Amino acid sequence: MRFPPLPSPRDVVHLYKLQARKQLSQNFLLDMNLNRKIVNKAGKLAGCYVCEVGPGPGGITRAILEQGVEELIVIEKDPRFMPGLQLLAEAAKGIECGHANRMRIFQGDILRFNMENLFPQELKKDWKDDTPDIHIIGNLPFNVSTPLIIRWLEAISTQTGAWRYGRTPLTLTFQKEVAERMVASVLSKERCRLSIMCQYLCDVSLKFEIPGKAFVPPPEVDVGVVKFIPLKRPLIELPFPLVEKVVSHIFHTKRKLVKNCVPTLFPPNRPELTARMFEEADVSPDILARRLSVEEVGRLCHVYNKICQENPGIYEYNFRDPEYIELYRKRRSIELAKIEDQILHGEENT
Ligand SMILES: C[S@@+](CC[C@H](N)C(=O)[O-])C[C@H]1O[C@@H](n2cnc3c(N)ncnc32)[C@H](O)[C@@H]1O
Repeated sequence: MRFPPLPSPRDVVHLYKLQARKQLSQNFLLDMNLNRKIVNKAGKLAGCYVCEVGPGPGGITRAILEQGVEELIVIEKDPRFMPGLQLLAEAAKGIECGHANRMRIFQGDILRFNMENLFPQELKKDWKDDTPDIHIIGNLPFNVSTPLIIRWLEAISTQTGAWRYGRTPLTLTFQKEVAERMVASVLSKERCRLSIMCQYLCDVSLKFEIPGKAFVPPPEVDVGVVKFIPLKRPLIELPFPLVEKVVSHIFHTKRKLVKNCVPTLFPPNRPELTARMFEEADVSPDILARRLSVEEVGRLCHVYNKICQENPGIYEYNFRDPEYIELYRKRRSIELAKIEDQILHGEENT
């Protein structure tokens, strides 16, 4: 396919005198070979709808357009990039496609952006089908990309937002250490809460690394490009907040044995519930959390869910909040009083 000349990110930076803002953690990738490499890792984009987050001066944007996408939607917070993105959008109009405009630009914060109705309804696929012709790509600042992926994982678990259309894949950059934690296996010392949260919902792979010095200005760390493909069936079929709660307790201290982390899920006067967790889940209490497989964590979550359903107030119990501890004690004493009453009442009837 032939394309009209698209402005390069270097042209855009020079034309609009765009200085990266350190306070916004802006690090530009001006090397088109690297931008194309990121975009290639997303897979085949020709004829697809792509959403790019944080396009900045438009290096990745240009590489996406070069793929002959059906439509590119960009969401950028910093208004200084709008003229450069308009320039790219104008140039992209020359590329044949079904729209008057191949590129739609939104100025806004991705953390507040609703992707629920961003794409045509016809693209919708069943969750169990192949991935839809939609991709999310982005090189965001690290302080945005990590909280954002947690939100998006929750949206994947509820099949909302961009995942209302099916198993929309994502290709995103992260600080290298964070990327390594996301893909860390049972044997890795990098394995943590984030590894489980990513891996129970997605097939997650670290595609390649980019040295910090490739960016302008260079960050102090290297970068990892990570691809997420939502799984047809999550490895833990329970509500995201419940899984997150159990996982955050289990990985509370990475160097502790699980038997020392699980008890904080329960009030101190209920040690039998901790014992039940290990017994019913068939998990050894004497291993490090990072040695647990996603399946073992899943079994612990299922037992916790059962315990919560049988014991009102347990799910709300928060070992750090004295108010909950008091609330739990009150509920428990009411429950015990009821049981006592039933026993007495029952005895009177016999
Ligand atoms: C690390 S720079 C990368 C820019 C460009 N993608 C590149 O690779 O050269 C991150 C970009 O994300 C934008 N950004 C930061 N926070 C954002 C947010 N909350 N929503 C949307 N864009 C954001 C920044 O203004 C900046 O353009």
